This record gives sequence, structure tokens and C-alpha cells, in this order.
Amino acid sequence: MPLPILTSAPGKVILFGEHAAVYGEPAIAAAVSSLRTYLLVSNANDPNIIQLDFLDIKLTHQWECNDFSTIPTIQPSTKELDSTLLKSIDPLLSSFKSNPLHHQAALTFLYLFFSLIPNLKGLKFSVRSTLPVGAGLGSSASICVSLSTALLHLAKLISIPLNKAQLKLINDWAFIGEKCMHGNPSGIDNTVATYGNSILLNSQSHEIIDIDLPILLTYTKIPRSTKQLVSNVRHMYNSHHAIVSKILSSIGHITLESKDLLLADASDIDSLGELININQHLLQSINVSHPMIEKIIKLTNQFQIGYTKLTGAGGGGCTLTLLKKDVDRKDVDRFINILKKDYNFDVFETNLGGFGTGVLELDNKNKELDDRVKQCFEIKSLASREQLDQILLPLCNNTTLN
Ligand SMILES: Nc1ncnc2c1ncn2[C@@H]1O[C@H](COP(=O)(O)OP(=O)(O)OP(=O)(O)O)[C@@H](O)[C@H]1O
Ligand SMILES: C[C@@](O)(CCO)CC(=O)[O-]
Ligand SMILES: [Mg+2]
Repeated sequence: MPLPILTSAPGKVILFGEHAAVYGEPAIAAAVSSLRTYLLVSNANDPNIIQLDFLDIKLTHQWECNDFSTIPTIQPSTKELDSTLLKSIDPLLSSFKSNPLHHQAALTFLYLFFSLIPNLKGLKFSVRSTLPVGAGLGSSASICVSLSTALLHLAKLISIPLNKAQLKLINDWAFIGEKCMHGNPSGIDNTVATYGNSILLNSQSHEIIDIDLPILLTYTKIPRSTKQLVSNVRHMYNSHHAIVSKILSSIGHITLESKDLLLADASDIDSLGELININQHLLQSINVSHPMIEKIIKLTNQFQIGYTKLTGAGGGGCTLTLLKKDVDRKDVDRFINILKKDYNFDVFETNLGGFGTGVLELDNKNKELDDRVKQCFEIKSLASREQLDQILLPLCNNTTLN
């Protein structure tokens, strides 16, 4: 297998249906193709180690392959997590117990590694992302899809160009990765990271829908954990089942109504905006909003520029703002300026949709490109987001990365 290989997958926004999706309700998500995770798999310096350079979370670690002798040979399955494998991985995670980000990432990596290429050695897995980590933009799913694509390619279970069956295999294994990440995912994040575009997920089947909406993304930089937020809703669901299941079902109805609107007349921004407001209020009622999310909503209404809701698991992280059709650009700029200057939030203006996952074999034919790509994963001189966008993003389209 020629190395290095580069894989990549986009982040996402959930337009409607977060949290309800975990209970089988429909949800709509769109890829944010310009915000991506990149994974470079190359030869490690030592043929008997497996090395991680997950530079965005400052996780650099290597395992001696001799330490893998206690890992059982399992029948890999994408149906559910294998508890025997999970238990046998635990001793390899002892150095990450005090850091949940590291523990989640290393557990997910090892689970997918031992499921797909348990006997390969001497590999280095380097990750860089232009997605804010843990922000609600699907960073965990994008790394799961990038890993699943690379490991399936190394296992020779997929080949480029990727066909429908192979994308499904990638998505199925990425869903297993998301289960390692936060226990009880719906699958919407990994599905949109795999296929790109915008998707409606409805009880485990998905359809691609075309969405082109003027959206602002605001990142509050307030850290939160999807695993914890999903677990909190589960607790509320168990304690107040009748009420919470009605709330989640109402969110599902909003998703379906928004789909009809998007297909009928996506220019009816105000009707979509009303659904965004109702969805946000229902999310507040299951306690996944945050005072800073409410602040952004207040400012949205004060400047009358559009409609804002949290996106992803909430609890901080990100909001999305659907801009009104005839909005005055000066009002939008004033809104953005206050968010950046007074609250130190990041604001992204980006298109929705775009490309999902793919593989690029750096075949050493183009040494200049190969060297520029490898520089993006150097520990010493950490490449900036702009450099990643300049060098790696152009490689992530259907003609190059596929
Ligand atoms: N660039 C990255 N490098 C290494 N690990 C990452 C990276 N991005 C995400 N992760 C892993 O994913 C975890 C964050 O996942 P989490 O689901 O909480 O946030 P998110 O996916 O950004 O939000 P949401 O699921 O609401 O969209 C981190 O703890 C880390 O383990
Ligand atoms: C909160 C949630 O609905 C979306 C997280 O981006 C969890 C999930 O669907 O897996
Ligand atoms: Mg996640």
C-alpha cells in the first residue's frame, strides 16, 4: 500500500432536529465543506510502533505493537460495539485517564484500528482540522469519517474512486467511531460528513436534499461535551418521559415541515425562520441552550437580521443564524462586529453543502505537493488555519479526493 495517504471529511451544521435525532426523529444537517478534518497516514520512524499526532488537541503518543498482544482477534461488526474489544483496549488508554478529549480520541482510534487493520505496524496517524474541536460543528464525526476512510483503504476494503457501497461501509464504521466518542449518537453527523451535501436523516435512512441558504455560524468558544449533553437529555427523558417525548416528536415535525418548505420554496426565509425559533425554544425546554446562545439570539432580534438557533448538541458551542432575504449588510456587519469585539466569538460566513469524504494517495510523483502536504502535519511549525485552507482544502473535491 503506497503511503502517505490523505483523507478528509467536512464538519456540519444541524438545521433542524438535534437531540430529537437520537430518539429516531427526523433531522436535517448540511456539510460545511470549507471546515474540515484532515488525516495523513505515513510510515512511522519505527516499524514496531503505532503513532498518533493529533495536533489540534495536543495529543502525541505512540504504542509499541508488542503491547497489543492482549488484544483479542474479533469478528469486526458495524452493528454494535464489541464489549470484549473495548475492555481489552482499556489498559492501552491508561495515560489518557485525566484528559477526556485525549481519552475519547485514543479510544475511538484504537477501536477502529483493531477492528480494521489489527496486524499493520509502523504507521503514523497525523490529524489537523480547521473545525473548532468540540464546538457543535461535527468535529468528532469528521475525524471518525477520516479515520474510517483511511483504515478501510489500508485494509483494502475500499478503493478509489469510492462507490455507493464503499461510502456506506465508511459511514457504518464512522458511526461505530461516533459510538466510541459519545455513546449514543443518531448517525446524522457521520452521515453528512461521509456524503457531504445536505441530508435528511429519518430513522437510519437518509436522503440528500439540496439546500442553499444564507447562514452565519457563530462559535462561542464555550467548551461542552456532546456526550454529556446527550446523556443529560436521556436523564430528563427517563424522568419525564411523556412530556420530553412529545417535545422531541414536535422537533421531528418541525424538521419534516422545514423539508417541505425547503423543497417547495426555499426563498420563504421568514417561514423557515419561524420554524428555527420554535425549534430553539423546544431545545431550551430540554435544557441544552446556554446564556451566551440566548445573548446571540437577543442580538439577532435587536438588529432584526434573521433567525438564530443553537446547532449541534448545544450547551455553548455554535449557533446558526439564517439571514433575512432583504437584510441590510450594514446591520449584519454591526452584529458580527459586536459578537467578535464584545464577546470574542468567532463568526464564519460559509456555504452549506459541498464534498464529503475521500482518499488521496500522495504518489510521490508530485514531490513539491507532497512536501507541502506533509508540512501541514509538522509538529514543530504548526501550520495555521489559512495554510491548511490554502494547501489541503483545494485537494478536497470530487476530482482529486474521491
Ligand atoms: N481535530 C481533532 N483531533 C483530535 N480529536 C478530535 C478532533 N476533533 C474532535 N476530536 C475528538 O472529538 C471530541 C469532540 O467531540 P464532540 O462530539 O463532543 O464535539 P463536536 O463533534 O464538535 O460537537 P457535535 O457532536 O455537537 O457536533 C474531542 O473530545 C476529541 O476526542
Ligand atoms: C445532539 C445530536 O443530536 C447532534 C450532535 O451534533 C447528537 C446526535 O444526533 O448524535
Ligand atoms: Mg460530535
